[in-house]
Amino acid sequence: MLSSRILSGLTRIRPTLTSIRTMAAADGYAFETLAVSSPRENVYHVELNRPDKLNAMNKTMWKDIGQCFNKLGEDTDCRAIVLSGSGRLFTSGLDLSDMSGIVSLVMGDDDVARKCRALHHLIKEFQDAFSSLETCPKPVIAAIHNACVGGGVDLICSADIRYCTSDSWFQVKEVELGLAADVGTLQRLPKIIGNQSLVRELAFSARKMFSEEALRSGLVSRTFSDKQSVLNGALDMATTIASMSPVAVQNTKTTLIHARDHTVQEGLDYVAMLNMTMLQSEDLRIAAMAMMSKGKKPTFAKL
Ligand SMILES: CCC/C=C/C=C/C(=O)SCCNC(=O)CCNC(=O)[C@H](O)C(C)(C)COP(=O)(O)OP(=O)(O)OC[C@H]1O[C@@H](n2cnc3c(N)ncnc32)[C@H](O)[C@@H]1OP(=O)(O)O
Repeated sequence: MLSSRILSGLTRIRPTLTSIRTMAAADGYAFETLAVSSPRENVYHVELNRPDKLNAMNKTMWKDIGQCFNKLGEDTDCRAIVLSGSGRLFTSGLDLSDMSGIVSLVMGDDDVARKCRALHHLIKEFQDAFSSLETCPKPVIAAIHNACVGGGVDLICSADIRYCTSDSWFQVKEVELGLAADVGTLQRLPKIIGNQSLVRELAFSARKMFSEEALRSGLVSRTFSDKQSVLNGALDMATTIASMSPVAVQNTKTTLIHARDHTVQEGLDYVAMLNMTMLQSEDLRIAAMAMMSKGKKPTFAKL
């Protein structure tokens, strides 16, 4: 409860007026392999959009994902993002028909050091593309339906929240292709589900994990009956998030990611440094005023 002295101080500060623009179409988001729209205020929807190829991830899609999430991170109209797949399943993973670049690098007759340099560059590029969901300060909700294979698991592990349909299944399929997964699953999945035994079982055997187990293990936090319901559920959550202070939400995301990768004390030090600045934000006053005036929807400036 805020004391009356603090409250009267807050009320003396002039409220900021914010103009809110509802996006009908997401300008500047034209991608060959992604469909981007803004179905709700401050909420963007990114759809993997190669339904004829079961949303298999070709080189263009990797590049598009990186560019799209970097742009969303900078877009002050965007406060929360829903990621889904068009067509009959979320994604079938790496496009197996688009591996000529990798194959020619491996099979080419370049010197081994030069091949390694080129492969390292390529893998880092792919890693950065998926890490863009994590470096984007806006929360990303993955709405998964049916299959989420290989690179799909890497991708959703970079999201903040995962929902799926009851017919969903997940497969860390890389070992079956003679690969160690290298774009995030082996680093992030153990931290998401917190069960090394289960992660190793999935990653060594490439067995499918179905929605019920995904829910039980904590890979997803909610399941829905069908694709439309999971999309609606994700959009509703994104709308709720988008109604909060963007300062609070975005700093919460970066603080949680920092906390995942550091000790508790380092995390506390980090958030103390962050909040000595962020507590001075106008958003704190606006949120507190709205809460005190029961039912009044707060309006926050763009961030
Ligand atoms: C540095 C690199 C880092 C990245 C690493 C990533 C690694 C990975 O992602 S490993 C996993 C790769 N993916 C797969 O192995 C999945 C292969 N596909 C399937 O298992 C099945 O297609 C699937 C279970 C997803 C769906 O089965 P369904 O019976 O419903 O459909 P299909 O008849 O099999 O497929 C329909 C057409 O789509 C083509 N297709 C499916 N997946 C891929 C793919 N990953 N890449 C390219 N094309 C794919 C399939 O060939 C069919 O085509 P067509 O015969 O022309 O109709």
